[in-house]
Amino acid sequence: MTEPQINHPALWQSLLPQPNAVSHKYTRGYVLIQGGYPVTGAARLAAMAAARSGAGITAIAVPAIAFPIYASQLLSIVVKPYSDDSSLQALINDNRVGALLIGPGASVSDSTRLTAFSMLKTTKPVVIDADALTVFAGKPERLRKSILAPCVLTPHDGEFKTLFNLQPANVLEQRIKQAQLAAASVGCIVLLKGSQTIIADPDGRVILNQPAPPTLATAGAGDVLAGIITSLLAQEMPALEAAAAATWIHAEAARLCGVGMIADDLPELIPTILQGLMPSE
Ligand SMILES: NC(=O)C1=CN([C@@H]2O[C@H](COP(=O)(O)OP(=O)(O)OC[C@H]3O[C@@H](n4cnc5c(N)ncnc54)[C@H](O)[C@@H]3O)[C@@H](O)[C@H]2O)[C@@H](O)CC1
Ligand SMILES: Nc1ncnc2c1ncn2[C@@H]1O[C@H](COP(=O)(O)OP(=O)(O)O)[C@@H](O)[C@H]1O
Repeated sequence: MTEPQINHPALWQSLLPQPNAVSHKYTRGYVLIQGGYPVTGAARLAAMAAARSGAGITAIAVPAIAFPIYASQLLSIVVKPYSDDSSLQALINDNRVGALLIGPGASVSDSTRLTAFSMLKTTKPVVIDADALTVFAGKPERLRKSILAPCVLTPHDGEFKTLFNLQPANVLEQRIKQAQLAAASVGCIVLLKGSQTIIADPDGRVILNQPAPPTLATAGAGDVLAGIITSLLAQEMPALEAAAAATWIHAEAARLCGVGMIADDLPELIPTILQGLMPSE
């Protein structure tokens, strides 16, 4: 097993996307998020984080019944209602979409599993979070067979245990090994969340984030992280570097906010963190 690298901008800063004079919204990366119902806040947090992380277009595909809820609170985010499976498929298969996210508020259901499969089938980068991990409980091999392109799984301890049938250890060295084994077994990046988030690549490389502010232990913080990763993937960052950069940016935004932070605060702080990571003029 490879020794972990400590997460630091030196690992990925040169790969951060930057717009230029010929950029337009479609060239800056198109993120598509599947938005759930009745749990609608999670996908909206992810979408705001994706947009603030630089994607040119962030869209949420939502069941038609949930359209007014999403659309009434989002302006820059494009809300796309779907009425049946085929209209959802059309949104997922839009060839302008650069990266996809499923899981936040998606519900633990057959339809979430099928939508995850449809997203993976596109061979575009996919982030699988929350309920879209839980729907593969104890059967990560079902995911492995369908992963054809860069993919990032973002479990917290509860989701890791459910998906891999393995309780994450408290001892850091053991946790790192577990994340590496999980990544190798499923064939994609496993980002095991916690105070020290571990980002394991199936090729054995592993990046360890130094302890993040404990104020991140708040509902929705993981949704924001998933949105940042998806945005960087849509902007064509390689998956390991996108996951590491997103984890760094997320923790720095929390540090900047300080006490009393709620997940809603995080997307608004991403631009300040990104600005500090851009090359000086
Ligand atoms: N604003 C919103 O609408 C939010 C919606 N959310 C959605 O709510 C649904 C349920 O999400 P949950 O994360 O509560 O998942 P679950 O309720 O599926 O699982 C959480 C279970 O895992 C256990 N667990 C073990 N270690 C844990 C850890 N480190 N962090 C969290 N739980 C741990 C908990 O005890 C709990 O039993 C998902 O769809 C999620 O996306 C959440 O993301 C929070 C914010
Ligand atoms: N005690 C902690 N210290 C630092 N970071 C934490 C702590 N607890 C959770 N986090 C971070 O906060 C986020 C929580 O994500 P998650 O559990 O998925 O929340 P949610 O499902 O509510 O969005 C993750 O990025 C995780 O690494």
